[in-house]
Amino acid sequence: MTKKAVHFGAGNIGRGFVAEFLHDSGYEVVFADILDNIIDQLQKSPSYTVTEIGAEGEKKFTITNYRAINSKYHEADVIKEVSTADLVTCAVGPNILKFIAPVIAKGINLRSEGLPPTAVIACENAIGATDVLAGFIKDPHTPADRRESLHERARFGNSAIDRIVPGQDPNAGLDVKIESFYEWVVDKTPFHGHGHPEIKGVKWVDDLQPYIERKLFTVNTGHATAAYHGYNRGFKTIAEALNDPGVNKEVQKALEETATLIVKKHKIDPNEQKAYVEKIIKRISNPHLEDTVVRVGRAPLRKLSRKERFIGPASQLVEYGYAVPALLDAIAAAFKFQNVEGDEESVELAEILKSHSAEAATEKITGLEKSHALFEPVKLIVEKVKKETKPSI
Ligand SMILES: NC(=O)C1=CN([C@@H]2O[C@H](COP(=O)(O)OP(=O)(O)OC[C@H]3O[C@@H](n4cnc5c(N)ncnc54)[C@H](O)[C@@H]3O)[C@@H](O)[C@H]2O)C=CC1
Ligand SMILES: O=P(O)(O)OC[C@H]1O[C@](O)(CO)[C@@H](O)[C@@H]1O
Repeated sequence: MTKKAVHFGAGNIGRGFVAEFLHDSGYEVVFADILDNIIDQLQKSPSYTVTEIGAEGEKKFTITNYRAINSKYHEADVIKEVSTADLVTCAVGPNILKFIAPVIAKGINLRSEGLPPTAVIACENAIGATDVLAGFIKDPHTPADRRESLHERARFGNSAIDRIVPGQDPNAGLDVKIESFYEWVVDKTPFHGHGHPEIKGVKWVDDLQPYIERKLFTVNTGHATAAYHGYNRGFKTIAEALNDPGVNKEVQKALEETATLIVKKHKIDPNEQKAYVEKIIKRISNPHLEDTVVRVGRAPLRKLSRKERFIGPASQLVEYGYAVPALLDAIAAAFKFQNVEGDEESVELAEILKSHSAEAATEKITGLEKSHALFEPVKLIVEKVKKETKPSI
């Protein structure tokens, strides 16, 4: 019997990465999204093409065997699909998890007793994204008397997902261009007893923490460092920014700092981490991806938050007693990513910096405790950025 996956978020990662893997593993994919345009196209077209771009050239894959539901208008249909799904995935952005949780919760709650638990895997760039989603699903969206037995109806696995899917050509329709490299690692421990879902290409592990931290604090720290320094120096694409010796050096230095943490905390061989860093810099420099600094820098408030790619590693390094000058430079550059067209968080960032003292803004944006050794250096950065970006009268 065909297996069914319900996937929330038919965007770049959803159509380009998750659906490709699920299709290849024999799943029928039911997309749920709120964008009329994407859903209409998915409903009208029986296939689309994913083009993988690698050093060896391009490879094309045809994706079929999907359906699509507009979750804005047809919530009940999505709930019904979730209730019989073998797998529920999402790639909507970490801030959207709370909005899709009620629908997933209702679907899980409707699940027939004879069915094995559905597997829920959030594919977002965030530590513990599936836990966050599970938290919203459980409380308040599962009836109190059904919470204890939730694991009989659903199992929740955290994941680390790595693949660059840049902004797409607006005339490309459903087709997606992505890099050929991929890494999708999922915690297999929640699936004990029933077995994890079979998804070709996924690496199942007993301890996800080293994978997600290594990924977020290398790929995403490096990428975002290039984006923010590149943006402040007037570059349009990441490849252009990394071609600039100044930006390139900032990225190398920031990744040397995070490598210290990864090696020390997760006991990873320093040479292995060095090779990983080199590979990442090569990947993000790929000019064929035409990835923009604005896409990679998007959502600066999320990226400057407590557990994320800058404050996360910098705070831990400072706790170990290390200095983090390059990460602080990257943090300063991120604070200057203000009022960028199409990016709501960059507007909110500017407003917070305007309406709050440096101390209050540091606390609100980074979530750092005032007693933390990183708080003061970040506050000084915020003070400086506030002065530099103060509107002249
Ligand atoms: N693009 C990339 O290279 C990578 C992205 N990621 C992560 O994947 C996630 C998605 O990123 P992208 O695909 O690039 O973003 P995207 O913006 O292309 O796709 C997000 C999709 O979610 C949909 N969405 C928003 N609210 C929704 C709701 N309430 N219900 C259903 N769908 C909703 C949007 O309409 C959009 O189609 C993010 O967490 C990102 O950090 C992870 C690795 C790589
Ligand atoms: O929304 P975010 O966190 O910027 O997600 C996209 C990021 O993930 C990556 O694909 C890395 O896997 C980078 O392209 C990009 O920096």
